[in-house]
Amino acid sequence: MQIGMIGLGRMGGNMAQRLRDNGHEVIGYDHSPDRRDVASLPELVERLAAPRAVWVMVPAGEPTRATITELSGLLSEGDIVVDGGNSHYLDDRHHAEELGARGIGFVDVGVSGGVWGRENGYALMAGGEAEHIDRVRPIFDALKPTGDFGFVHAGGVGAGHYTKMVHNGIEYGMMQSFAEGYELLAASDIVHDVPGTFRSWKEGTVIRSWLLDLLVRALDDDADLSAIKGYAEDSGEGRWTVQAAVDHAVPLPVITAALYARFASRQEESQAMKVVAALRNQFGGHAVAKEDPAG
Ligand SMILES: O=C(O)[C@H](O)[C@@H](O)[C@H](O)[C@H](O)COP(=O)(O)O
Repeated sequence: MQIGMIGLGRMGGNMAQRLRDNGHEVIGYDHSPDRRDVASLPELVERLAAPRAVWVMVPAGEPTRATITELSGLLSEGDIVVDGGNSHYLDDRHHAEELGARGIGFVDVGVSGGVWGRENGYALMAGGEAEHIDRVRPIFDALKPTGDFGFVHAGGVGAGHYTKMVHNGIEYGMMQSFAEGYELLAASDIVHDVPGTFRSWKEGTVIRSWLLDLLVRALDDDADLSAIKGYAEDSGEGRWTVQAAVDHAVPLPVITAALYARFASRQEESQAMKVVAALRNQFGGHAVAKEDPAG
């Protein structure tokens, strides 16, 4: 089928390519002139045959909101918009209403697979009305991995991004768990082959997984990760997972700790630990490590 793809970066560009490889016609728009087929959203809409399908793959938040608002003024009744970015699930309801008021359908889709998706397929988590999902089913079928898994119609509008948010919360917890195990193995002088230990775990163990495979790959490149700083950003979904857990009063100790570990990784100096050191000194006379006055 024919689809418009807005956003041809690392995710959108690879997805467009996978769709083309599977025989679909993709007309792409991106801010960057060297990636795009059309120079503007009006031109994209003009090039698509009605009823149109447009996949939005731009950063979550304002860029997605602005794109969908512009599309709502350009598209017509019977067209459909898919938001495949990492949007907050509460934005989806607003987008469905904004587009629905003009008879335009909306589907939210969480997309997992990163830079490997083009080759391996993307896991897709969709939210919206069945009728809208069915309209873009051939696109989902081409993007997902071959076989029985990798696609779910999780529920109504917002369910796709809610599901992806929880997926990413789990991702945080699993990554942190491998990270802590790595540090503890490396801290001992009993284990002589830390990369080899992880490699051996790839088969047969309870913890074999794609994340483990990727860790082994990273350790193959750099056995003690000496070229990488212990600093980790976050894009939002981990925070939203923790916020949703508070809203639902669901205890999420592992995922919350994993998120906080990333915050801690960005601090050169911990104000909180200065307070702990100062208080130990105050009540117990315990020594404090002093800042170097020369800096
Ligand atoms: O399933 C995936 O493919 C990943 O979860 C991906 O969607 C994620 O957005 C970022 O690659 C990392 O997210 P953080 O910056 O929050 O770690």
